[in-house]
Amino acid sequence: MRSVSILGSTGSIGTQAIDVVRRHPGRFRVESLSAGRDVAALARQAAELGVPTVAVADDARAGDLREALAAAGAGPVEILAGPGAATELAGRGSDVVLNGITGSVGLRPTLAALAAGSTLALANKESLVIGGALVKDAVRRPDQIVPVDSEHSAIAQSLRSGTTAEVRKLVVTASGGPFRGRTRAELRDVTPAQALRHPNFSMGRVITTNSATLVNKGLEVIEAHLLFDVPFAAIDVVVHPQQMIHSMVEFTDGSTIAQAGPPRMLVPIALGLSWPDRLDDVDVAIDWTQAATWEFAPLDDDAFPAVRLARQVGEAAGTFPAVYNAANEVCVDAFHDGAIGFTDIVDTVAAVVDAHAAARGDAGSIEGVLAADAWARAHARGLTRALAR
Ligand SMILES: NC(=O)C1=CN([C@@H]2O[C@H](COP(=O)(O)OP(=O)(O)OC[C@H]3O[C@@H](n4cnc5c(N)ncnc54)[C@H](OP(=O)(O)O)[C@@H]3O)[C@@H](O)[C@H]2O)C=CC1
Ligand SMILES: CC(=O)[C@@H](O)[C@H](O)COP(=O)(O)O
Ligand SMILES: [Mn+2]
Repeated sequence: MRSVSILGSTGSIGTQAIDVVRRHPGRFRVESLSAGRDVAALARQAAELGVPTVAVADDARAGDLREALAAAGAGPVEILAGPGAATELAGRGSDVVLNGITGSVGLRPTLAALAAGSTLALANKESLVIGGALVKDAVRRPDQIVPVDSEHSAIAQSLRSGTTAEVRKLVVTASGGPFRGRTRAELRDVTPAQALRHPNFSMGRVITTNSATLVNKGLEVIEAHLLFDVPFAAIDVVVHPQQMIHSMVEFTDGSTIAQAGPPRMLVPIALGLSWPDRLDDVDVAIDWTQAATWEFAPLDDDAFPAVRLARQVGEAAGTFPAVYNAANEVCVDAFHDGAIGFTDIVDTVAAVVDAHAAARGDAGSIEGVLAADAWARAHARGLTRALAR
């Protein structure tokens, strides 16, 4: 039985991970759960699964969490609270740490899980993207990071078909988001509510918005480069609105291996928890008896420049990916607050990245990466405030 720590247990990834655990009794023992603020949901999960330790990032909610645990009928539970609580749990050496936290705040837990020797089931792509070499240098053994992001899980599964030397390129699929097919002019006035209507997946607010701007795909191209050591020039993005193919690997003989399944996260999450083994009956398979049409199209980089910009920051490496991500996190909030428009998101990220060329930063330490993250946030806030006037 594997011991598991689930960080971000109340979110989209976290709740689905708990579904997987629930449906495979005897396979996993959940040692700890962590959330940002939602203590009611966290307490219900802890009571149901008999989890001995829980953590909440907002330390003002520790008292509410204690009451919620009692109300949910939980037994004795250790409570950790504060911004460092998830990192503390991640470093306790569970067999598997699932990082399902959103945003760059996931970096310290990612590094703590790797340092403790745990397998890191990684949904929090931001931590790998911003940490870059720092995260890769913390990896102690092959397969210590198991990607949960659906595209990267698909690539990891497809890579089982050949050797590293036989890989010619990775093909990352993209839904195109809710605004696929629109011109840049047609994107200017789209609303936050429209941006949150992802065509296939129910996900948290940040990643759903990132899917609409294609920043998610930009982060995923950098994530693929870091996970699989493939140069950016050999990572293609193709728009595939049905998202039945989750990504592909093209091999040197001209063969392409694709991983397919309905657009849901249960299989990538289950593989993250059980890698390299598959669990039984995790999801329903595609019904090949039904007629279906799957489309593929090139990405429109003029309407959606986020992937092109991500390739630039990925090639530049250092603290540039951290700046791209942090500026984007600020802009996503500003967009949802009504302060900036949709196309201002990526335009502002590009302006912050440009400004960073003069500042640069130290990507060799966590302090350096987080300083670049803080610098980018401050710079982006200045720009979004100016746009709001
Ligand atoms: N959802 C999906 O299908 C996919 C998600 N991902 C990635 O997985 C990650 C999570 O996404 P998703 O589940 O959609 O996001 P959600 O917004 O649904 O969930 C985020 C989780 O993180 C918790 N959290 C927020 N802030 C903190 C903090 N400071 N410290 C600790 N925990 C915190 C939240 O707690 P609370 O509920 O209390 O706020 C919640 O449990 C992201 O990196 C995303 O890009 C990747 C592929 C697919
Ligand atoms: C499910 C998942 O992995 C998300 O990252 C999803 O792929 C978003 O899809 P798009 O960013 O292509 O819209
Ligand atoms: Mn993805």
